[in-house]
Amino acid sequence: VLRCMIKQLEEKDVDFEELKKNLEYTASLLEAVYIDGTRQGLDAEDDLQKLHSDGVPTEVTDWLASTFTQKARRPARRSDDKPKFRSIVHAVQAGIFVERMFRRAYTAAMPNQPAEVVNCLRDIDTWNFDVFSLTTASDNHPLQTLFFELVTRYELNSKFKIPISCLTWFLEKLERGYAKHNNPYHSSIHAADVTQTLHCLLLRTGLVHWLTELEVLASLFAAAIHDYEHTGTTNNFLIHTKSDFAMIYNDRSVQESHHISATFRLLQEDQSNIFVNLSREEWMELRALVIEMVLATDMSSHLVQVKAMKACLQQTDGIEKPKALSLLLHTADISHPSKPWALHSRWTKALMDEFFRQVRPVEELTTLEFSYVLCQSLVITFWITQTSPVHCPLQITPHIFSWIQVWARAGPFQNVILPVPAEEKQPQHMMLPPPCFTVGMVFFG
Ligand SMILES: Nc1ncnc2c1ncn2[C@@H]1O[C@@H]2COP(=O)(O)O[C@H]2[C@H]1O
Ligand SMILES: [Zn+2]
Repeated sequence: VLRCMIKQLEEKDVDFEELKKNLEYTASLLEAVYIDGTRQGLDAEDDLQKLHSDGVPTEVTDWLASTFTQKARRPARRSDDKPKFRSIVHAVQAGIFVERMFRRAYTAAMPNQPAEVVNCLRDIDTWNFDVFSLTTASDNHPLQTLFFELVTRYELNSKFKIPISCLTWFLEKLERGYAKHNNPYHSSIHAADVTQTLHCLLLRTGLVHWLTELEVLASLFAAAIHDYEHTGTTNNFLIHTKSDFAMIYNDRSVQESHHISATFRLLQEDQSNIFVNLSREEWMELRALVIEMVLATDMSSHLVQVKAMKACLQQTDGIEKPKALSLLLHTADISHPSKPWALHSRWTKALMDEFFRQVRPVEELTTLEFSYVLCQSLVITFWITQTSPVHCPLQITPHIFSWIQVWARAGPFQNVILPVPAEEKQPQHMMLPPPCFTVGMVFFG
């Protein structure tokens, strides 16, 4: 464009309006290229940057960065790869064209939502959003419906050229993964709830304006997959029962590691790879963010996260985005106690139900497990009859049952407990084991 303008000036064949328009267009394009270049320069500002000035070859610093830091390796652009001006113009024009095409494809293929679903989705930006109503309205597909809605609302589908067929297939598989263990709590409803809550937090706090589109995509995606294929048991259960998952992930954030790993394996399949059109750099950035965010949903990192964020808020330095987003997802994950009572009590019942399912009924115990529980119950019974101020006839009362539960949990068979009598569904408060428990343990193992 510039060359053409010079030629026009040389030939004194100038249309003033056209010249002005062309100059404005060229200036805005150059500004965009300059900003992009500056951003890349700023990103690279770390300790390793110093090595560049010391004459260390780029390949070496790249290798050092990818091996000894958390930074993903960014393929270096060789000087002869520099894009030509015309190719930038073409790229921008082609980008706009393709984006429009994707938007049209989605509009054409958008399923006609039933009126009930449309009605539920009206509250999508609110804290009181009723995910259970959406589940009923969407014929048990809350996650598919909600994620699709958010991706199109944020226009992430056209921005990242997510093929609609891949998105539909991926969401179908995602929901099936959540249904794998038939969990009362860790279901696709929970995933939809956390995704909507995260969206609400991003929107209401204005955080969304602080983030890039890629970070918004990564955050919503992390929320949607954060409990994928959850087994309905705790990490401790998986560790103490020496499960396959515990062996694979070496007892570290076992469930969370599986949710991430299984999701990325799902994305490896061509028909469900919704990130097929992301550049390598975008994909690496998204993956790193998703991994960090989902790993931080492990409850064992709760205190560390809160402490780190408190310390961070007292400093004047900026907050690291991945840390802030991780805390945001963790907040959304445990947000139901702050929701309306009807929603919170439903979640609590579902969670209690899931916790109780983790235990096995007495008829399924192995002989060893049964003898262990029996020995413990004898010790407990002995202790209660000896210490009770009122003479207690030797019978198994609900109270003793709850003690048996608590004690069996404390032993090596942590999750093996006897069934609870009907009148006492919940365990009593934990109390410190009496001295004779220790004696009993010595005698009976
Ligand atoms: N109200 C609650 N009280 C106690 N634990 C909870 C409550 N809500 C959620 N959780 C637990 O917190 C965990 C957060 O991660 P998960 O969603 O994997 O599983 C969740 C539950 O095990
Ligand atoms: Zn969760």
